[in-house]
Amino acid sequence: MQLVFDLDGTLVDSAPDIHAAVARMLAGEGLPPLDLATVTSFIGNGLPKLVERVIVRVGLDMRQHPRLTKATLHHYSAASSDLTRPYPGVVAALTALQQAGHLMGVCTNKPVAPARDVLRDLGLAPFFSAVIGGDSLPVAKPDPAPLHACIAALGGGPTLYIGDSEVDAATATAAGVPFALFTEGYRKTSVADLAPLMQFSDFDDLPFLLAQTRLS
Ligand SMILES: O=C(O)COP(=O)(O)O
Ligand SMILES: [Mg+2]
Repeated sequence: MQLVFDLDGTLVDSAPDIHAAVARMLAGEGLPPLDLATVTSFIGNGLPKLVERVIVRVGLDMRQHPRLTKATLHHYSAASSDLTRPYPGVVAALTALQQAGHLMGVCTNKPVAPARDVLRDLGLAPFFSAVIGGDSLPVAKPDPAPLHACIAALGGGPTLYIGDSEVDAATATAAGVPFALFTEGYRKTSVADLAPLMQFSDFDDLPFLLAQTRLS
């Protein structure tokens, strides 16, 4: 069974660096920062959508969206792993899963360049043979195409998608791929409403959970 992971809110707690990048962009416009919880609630549909949500929240002009997106990406790319950390147990779980023979990939809505930077800086890159970002294809999650591309890049076959948010659950449904929910990420919807095939709150439990899982 192949495993595809979401990144933000699943493998890594990246909200503090995203929050900092947004704060730097807003400072450039002469505006104060938003709080961390607000910026965290804007994560999930990629950077352009996050900046759109910031513009609406602070009352900037939407016509500035391309420039403000570029500025935010610039700030984020310069410091994408200063405050970002893997969730507890992630490295041990990925090590065990790799040793158990699972091919693994990442399918994130984060732009692919900073996604690769974060994976490299946190020592996670060697676990993954495929990385698809929010700008790898003309469409982003919840469109199923990025997940399908990641699965194909791994070689195809039975795959479990593991993510933290409603965007991930919708992507899995659209792609016809079974979904496991990490419950400690940036989700805004109840677990019951997302109806995952399985759920876990601690990466220490994931290898055992997956050892018991057979996908048809
Ligand atoms: O960049 C985002 O908005 C979300 O990223 P994710 O798909 O890794 O959760
Ligand atoms: Mg996520």
